[in-house]
Amino acid sequence: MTDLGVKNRAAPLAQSEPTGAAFAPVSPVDIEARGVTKRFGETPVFSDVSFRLARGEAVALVGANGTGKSTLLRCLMGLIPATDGSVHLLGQQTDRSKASVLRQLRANVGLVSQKHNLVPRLSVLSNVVHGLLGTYPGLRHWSHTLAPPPSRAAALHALERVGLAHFAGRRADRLSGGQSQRVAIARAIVGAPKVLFADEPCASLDPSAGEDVMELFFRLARDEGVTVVFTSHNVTHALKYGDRVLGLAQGRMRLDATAASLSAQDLRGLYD
Ligand SMILES: Nc1ncnc2c1ncn2[C@@H]1O[C@H](COP(=O)(O)OP(=O)(O)OP(=O)(O)O)[C@@H](O)[C@H]1O
Repeated sequence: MTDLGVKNRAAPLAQSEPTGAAFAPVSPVDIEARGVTKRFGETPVFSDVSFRLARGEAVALVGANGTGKSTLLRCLMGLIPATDGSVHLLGQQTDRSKASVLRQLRANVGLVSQKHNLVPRLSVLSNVVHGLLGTYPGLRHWSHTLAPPPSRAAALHALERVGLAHFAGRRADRLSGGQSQRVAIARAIVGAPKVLFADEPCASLDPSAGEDVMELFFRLARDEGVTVVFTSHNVTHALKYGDRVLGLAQGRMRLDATAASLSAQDLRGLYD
């Protein structure tokens, strides 16, 4: 894929002030955290985290191991409750939404988690088709042979986007770790989500595949208006593919700035 580079990128849909305090999105807000605190038992992970993410923003969430990036993503998706504060996702307050509303909401949200959780004995295509299950309420199990042709076509297209269409018929347990990760990404994007969360999507990918995946996320945000939130320990990826960077350290959101206003050194400071 082409390396667009930071300098050639289209302007992000929304800009934030370097401090993040006066962030004023011009596009609809897809995600809003208001004073979010998360504790496990007595142990606080982070406190009083607030931000608003506009539609079509690509946002890198960075911070050292254990600072709570995955936990924050799970709070944003409504998979776990915040201890204090509130989260709005696509206009719904997740902790106040009924299960049926949350289910509907999740049909518009893609997740690439650190564990890809593919169904080992099923084909790659069937695993990707599973990403459409949310759009067919009531269905629990599925395979590509049962899926309607448009769903199969969508799954194949998603596999093409991650460069794995030629593996459609292969069993998932015959894939390498990096191939499995790319299938999980195809599964996350097959339903054309409005919001995509990706937790260290490149962790198991070689440098070239990692660049391709980040490029894909960047295009989803810029060309298709998908709001993309990805965590990464790769400072270069955060600055190159994020319009905006959020940084957790010492239990607080210490950084909220446009990528263009930041240097690699600024981000490394979060790890001191
Ligand atoms: N279910 C849980 N119960 C108790 N503690 C938890 C739970 N999940 C996460 N934690 C703790 O919360 C803290 C933040 O974990 P989290 O996985 O969110 O960090 P992270 O920033 O994503 O880390 P990494 O960069 O290593 O992936 C850690 O100290 C972890 O041990």
